[in-house]
Amino acid sequence: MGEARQVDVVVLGLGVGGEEVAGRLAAAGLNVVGVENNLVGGECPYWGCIPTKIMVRAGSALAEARRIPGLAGTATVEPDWAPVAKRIRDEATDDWNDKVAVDRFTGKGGHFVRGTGVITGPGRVRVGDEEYSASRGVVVATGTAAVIPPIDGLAGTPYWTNRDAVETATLPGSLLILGGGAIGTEFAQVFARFGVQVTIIEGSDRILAMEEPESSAVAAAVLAADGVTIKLGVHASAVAHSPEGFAVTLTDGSTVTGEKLLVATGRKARLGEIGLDPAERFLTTDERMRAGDKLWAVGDVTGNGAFTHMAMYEADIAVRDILGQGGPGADYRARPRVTFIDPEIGAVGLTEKQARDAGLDVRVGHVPLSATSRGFIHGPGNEGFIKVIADNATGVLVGATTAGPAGGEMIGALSVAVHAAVPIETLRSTIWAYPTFHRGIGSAIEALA
Ligand SMILES: Cc1cc2nc3c(=O)[nH]c(=O)nc-3n(C[C@H](O)[C@H](O)[C@H](O)COP(=O)(O)OP(=O)(O)OC[C@H]3O[C@@H](n4cnc5c(N)ncnc54)[C@H](O)[C@@H]3O)c2cc1C
Ligand SMILES: NC(=O)c1ccc[n+]([C@@H]2O[C@H](COP(=O)([O-])OP(=O)(O)OC[C@H]3O[C@@H](n4cnc5c(N)ncnc54)[C@H](O)[C@@H]3O)[C@@H](O)[C@H]2O)c1
Repeated sequence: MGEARQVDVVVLGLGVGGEEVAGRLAAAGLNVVGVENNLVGGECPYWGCIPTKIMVRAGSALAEARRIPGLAGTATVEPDWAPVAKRIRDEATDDWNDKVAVDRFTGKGGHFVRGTGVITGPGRVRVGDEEYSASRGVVVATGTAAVIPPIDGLAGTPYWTNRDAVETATLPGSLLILGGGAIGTEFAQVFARFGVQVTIIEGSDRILAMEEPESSAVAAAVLAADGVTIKLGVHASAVAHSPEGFAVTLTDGSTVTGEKLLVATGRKARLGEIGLDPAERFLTTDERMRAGDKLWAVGDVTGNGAFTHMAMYEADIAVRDILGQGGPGADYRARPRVTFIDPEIGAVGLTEKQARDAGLDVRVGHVPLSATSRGFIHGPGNEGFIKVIADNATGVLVGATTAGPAGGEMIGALSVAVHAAVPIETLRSTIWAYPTFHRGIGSAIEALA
């Protein structure tokens, strides 16, 4: 190994967050090395948000067509996975090729290195035989990988993670899904709508356990209506694989079988693999995304919310800090999230329980979507609700959930309300257009009790 190459910044991992940081710093004239061992762009465009939402779009089209009887006549629906797989392969991922993204980065003046980077000291990164010394520092943006639980017999079987589920060109007849979080529920509904027999195995007592209990109830009802079997409060104790597929023994003694098994039990940062403390679950950051001496971290690796918008948000803060531009630091009060099942479940800020656990003097407003004019007009597929959580002491909302056909869009207004601490009296006097789904926000505010 020769002399370390002197650069301004090394960005480790060029997924959503890293690509943004590296590209902006390079465009600003810094000497930036971007290191990526897989595809520039990361999980979101190749195996996450974009391909899975292409799947969701297709599943929703089938569901809408199946709602025609009673609304608009008759329809014969014959699902075909081929156009979905083709859109993902040809239009979304370029057959999992990142040439466009690499060119985008080098076009901004960045220096691209394909390889696995390891941090060897403050401001120092090794990639293979090459060592880089970054005068300003290193930005860690290495994301997360799927957690594979230590279940007897699971290792070594051809189980799926989200990557296999996204890449599949054909559908199995049946699918077991371990984990009923965002990944498990989104895939479950899509595959079920294409005729796959889906069983979710969820260890806690409800699916979407991080969200409001009302969200879990809506999700469970619509998934059941789509034909998904949900096993709650049970874990897998053993997995066996044969040419026929998977047999999973559950902690209640029963066995479930499926042609494929998708593991969707959460994500973990890979800190040990990049030379950091393997005992830490995530890389802790301050409000400037600083994680240590000459060290910044952005995106999933920080554990501040594994969402693309959070990676972009944190990337912006790190870039401004590195360039000395100032501006607001990280503020996680109004963190939004959307689970893209049908109905979409949008949420921002605290759940009711989180607000109460935080010791806040809480008031809650709730309105079922079917009780709103637009919900009534919509008819089939109008499952959902709007729930707002107010803090009496400050007179502002600290959290909200919007579940419904446009749940992911409705949450936008409430994200502004929580982020900007809009007084509840101002929300109460807001004119909400009729008959929109979001007009239900006004009703939920009125219902605050
Ligand atoms: C199935 C699924 C669906 C999702 N849907 C949504 C959604 O709808 N909306 C949403 O907001 N979020 C969604 N997400 C989450 C979103 O994909 C992530 O939050 C986002 O990709 C995080 O960006 P990141 O840059 O932190 O990490 P990543 O995108 O994971 O990028 C990290 C990069 O670092 C590289 N890397 C890791 N270690 C090294 C190393 N040592 N050296 C070099 N390179 C390395 C990796 O190869 C990777 O390219 C979804 C995730 C999954 C799995
Ligand atoms: N729409 C979106 O924005 C979107 C979509 C997918 C993923 N994501 C991101 O990816 C993250 C990871 O998603 P995820 O669904 O893998 O994780 P998750 O943490 O959301 O859900 C994992 C679920 O698996 C359960 N579980 C854990 N171990 C288990 C076991 N051994 N047996 C049975 N159940 C078990 C947990 O109780 C939990 O409900 C999400 O938290 C989210 O940040 C976002």
